[in-house]
Amino acid sequence: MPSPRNKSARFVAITTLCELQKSRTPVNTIFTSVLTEHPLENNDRQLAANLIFGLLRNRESLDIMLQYLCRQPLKKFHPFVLQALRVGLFQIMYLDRIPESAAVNESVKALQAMHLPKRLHGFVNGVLRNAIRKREELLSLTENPASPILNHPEWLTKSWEKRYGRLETLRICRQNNDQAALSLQINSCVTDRDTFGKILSQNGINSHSGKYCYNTLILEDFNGTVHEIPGFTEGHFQIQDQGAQLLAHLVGPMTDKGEYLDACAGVGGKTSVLIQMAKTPMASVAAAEPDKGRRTRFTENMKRLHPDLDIPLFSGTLQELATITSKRFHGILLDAPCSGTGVIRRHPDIRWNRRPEDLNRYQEIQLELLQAGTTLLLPGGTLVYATCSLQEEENEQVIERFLAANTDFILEECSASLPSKAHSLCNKNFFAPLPGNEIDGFFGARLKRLAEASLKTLKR
Ligand SMILES: C[S@@+](CC[C@H](N)C(=O)[O-])C[C@H]1O[C@@H](n2cnc3c(N)ncnc32)[C@H](O)[C@@H]1O
Repeated sequence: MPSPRNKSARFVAITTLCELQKSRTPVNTIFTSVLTEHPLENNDRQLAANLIFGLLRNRESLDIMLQYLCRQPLKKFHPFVLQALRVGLFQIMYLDRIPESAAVNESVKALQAMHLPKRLHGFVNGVLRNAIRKREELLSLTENPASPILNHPEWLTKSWEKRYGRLETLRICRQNNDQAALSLQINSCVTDRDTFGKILSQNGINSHSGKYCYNTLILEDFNGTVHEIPGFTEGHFQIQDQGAQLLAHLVGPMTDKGEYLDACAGVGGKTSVLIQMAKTPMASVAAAEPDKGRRTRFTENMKRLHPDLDIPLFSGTLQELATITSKRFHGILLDAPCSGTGVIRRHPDIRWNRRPEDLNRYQEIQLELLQAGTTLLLPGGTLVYATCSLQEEENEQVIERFLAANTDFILEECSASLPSKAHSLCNKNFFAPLPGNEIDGFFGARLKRLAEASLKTLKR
């Protein structure tokens, strides 16, 4: 029996998935805490991550197959047994490089390590061996084009069907079930895309330029960790989707000597893009973030990407900042907390973690943040509202309610702030890319506060 200190990749994957089933904590947070208790070597950690993420992308298909193999409803299974079956079946059905016998044996061993009764070991062994025998039959269950298995909850696909139509919804789901390529945002304060592309190529890493942003290189077939990419420690790049970069672009063009705020800065991904944009007109950038863990990562990232700058970071909420300072900004990026339904491809747990009732709760928070943003904005300034959600409740409805309550603001079109390659991602006045091959799903709106003079004319 494995010692308590020496658990397998499968055990860690099953334990992580069991914890995820109990709470709505992001899977990465749970995985990190399980790894603290049961550390794994690099290869095993990578395998555990592949099992967890791959399984979350295919959960509905796996459950249909499991239900075909077992008479008892899956809901009645012991949680560890259900996850051990899913992990075993995922390897049998979708991972070519793992021998089928290893997939079965490792699930059974995980049950042993958990000290579950022997009859359950026999049950899992039997179901998975049956799956090997019936592999083709099982595949046909989910490959029937008449009833596509989307591997997303119904409330979400229904909301997308209403908004984008059936075909587009199928495309988004297929996109979300594929693994995304790594997208590097090249730090223009340190290097440029072509020079950095050559360095990658000299190190045997293939890359191609991003379709929508100039400063992007896409690594389609890179399987290592980010630390293995040359130039990481020296701040030559950060990992960032092109849509996320373009949201920061919406704040521009920047005013000469203007002052800008990244109001929900997180770990500083968009703060760095704002700093890169601010280089030429010598504008300045500040940030606010209430979460301590994120602030620590913000500071690490800024040290790596902009070691010569001291970026002011407010440790608190935007509402708190709005009450304690008299400072006013030319532009504010408000990348609001949201459901994240546009970035499911990179965070496959989101689809199972969210509930329809979350959307209205987020809407209230988003409006409250926008209102705090107005306090901090100069007349004539621009407040950029951004989410990584595809839901109307968090996007158009928020803007509609905001404009109704704030008559000194108008909606400006987004395309003028974006590179021409990205104009096709705008819909009416909004920046609204749907998840695609090279981009995640986002929403952005430019809210301009009228200057005092324009306000007076309006009132007359
Ligand atoms: C979508 S994330 C931002 C990601 C970030 N802009 C980036 O590019 O890495 C939203 C962030 O808003 C922060 N947040 C939540 N409530 C807030 C509040 N009341 N004021 C300011 N930030 C808040 C969260 O901690 C989180 O980091």
